[in-house]
Amino acid sequence: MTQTVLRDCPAPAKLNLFLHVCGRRPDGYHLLQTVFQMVDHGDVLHFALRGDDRIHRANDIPGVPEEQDLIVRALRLLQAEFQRRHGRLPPGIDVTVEKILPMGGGLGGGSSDAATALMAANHLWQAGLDRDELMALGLPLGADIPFFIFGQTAFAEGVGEALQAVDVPDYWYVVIEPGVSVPTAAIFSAEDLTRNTEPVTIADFSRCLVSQTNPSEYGRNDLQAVASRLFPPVARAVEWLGRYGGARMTGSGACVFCAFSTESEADEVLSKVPSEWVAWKAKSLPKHPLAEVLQVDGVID
Ligand SMILES: C[C@](O)(CO)[C@H](O)COP(=O)(O)OP(=O)(O)OC[C@H]1O[C@@H](n2ccc(N)nc2=O)[C@H](O)[C@@H]1O
Ligand SMILES: Nc1ncnc2c1ncn2[C@@H]1O[C@H](COP(=O)(O)OP(=O)(O)OP(=O)(O)O)[C@@H](O)[C@H]1O
Repeated sequence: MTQTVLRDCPAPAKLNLFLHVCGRRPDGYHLLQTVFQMVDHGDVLHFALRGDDRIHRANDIPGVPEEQDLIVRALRLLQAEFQRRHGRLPPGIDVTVEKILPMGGGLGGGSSDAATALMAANHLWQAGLDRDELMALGLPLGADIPFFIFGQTAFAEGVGEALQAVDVPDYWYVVIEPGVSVPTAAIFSAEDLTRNTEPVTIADFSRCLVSQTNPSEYGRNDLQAVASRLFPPVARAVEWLGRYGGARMTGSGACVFCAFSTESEADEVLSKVPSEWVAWKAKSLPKHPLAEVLQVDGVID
């Protein structure tokens, strides 16, 4: 029988282990190099097919009107693509979102939600898009969406869409939410942003992991200086967490993380985090956890 409901679909956070800005395209978008790492902390989405063709978010998310939600916009794009391919609209979907990830946190929450929605609907509707097609559909909505659909730890170039799988050992990450929401566009448009970091290779990164113990100590996040200047709580969190290891910001901020080899080391640091900040620990995820829910080898069947 055709499946009509998919519950408990994870939309994990990502960390940018390093993030280099290497140039700017004529359209203003920046050329990046980064390593994306998923961790086992994130939002949870539930999907149910409807009797009509409406895409509807069933719960309120403060600050994100339904019509602007990347989940709703992504599902509408896939619905239109389904119609183009199959000559009819697939059924609508009610989506319920348990929002855990902070917005403007650099954890890719909106992109991860949209990626999970695209993979879940592709499965529920039997729409038949392959991984590359789904990644291309998501890219215009958010630069991190292709990575989540790619579904494994990745070295990324371009605006984040040119992806290669990379092995990173398992780590425990302590993540601090400094309590500010950083608008990505404001960081990229800052005059003092450095945009000329020399390109590295995936081999440079992998070699460094072998000789260094902490993956948050390779390279740097070129967006961190600007975010720290505009949002002082980011600088304070980097300074505090940096007492325990290589601490840096993820994405365009605001969250700050540090890698630890064992859970007990992460627990010890977590217990000392000043109470003004929300903080948590999470384990690295080498693969997207939605595969288990869909019971397929990858996140796309
Ligand atoms: C910085 C990262 O977090 C790294 O993972 C992401 O690339 C940001 O991805 P995102 O939040 O999905 O950002 P988008 O919604 O795609 O872009 C927001 C704005 O940031 C700027 N932007 C974003 C990505 C990029 N490579 N260059 C840019 O200049 C653009 O002005 C864009 O309008
Ligand atoms: N489902 C969604 N969840 C979160 N934000 C959403 C969603 N849909 C749209 N948005 C919009 O996207 C903006 C960025 O939110 P998001 O959580 O993706 O930030 P982020 O973690 O900083 O992302 P990134 O790391 O990609 O820069 C929000 O301020 C909100 O306006």
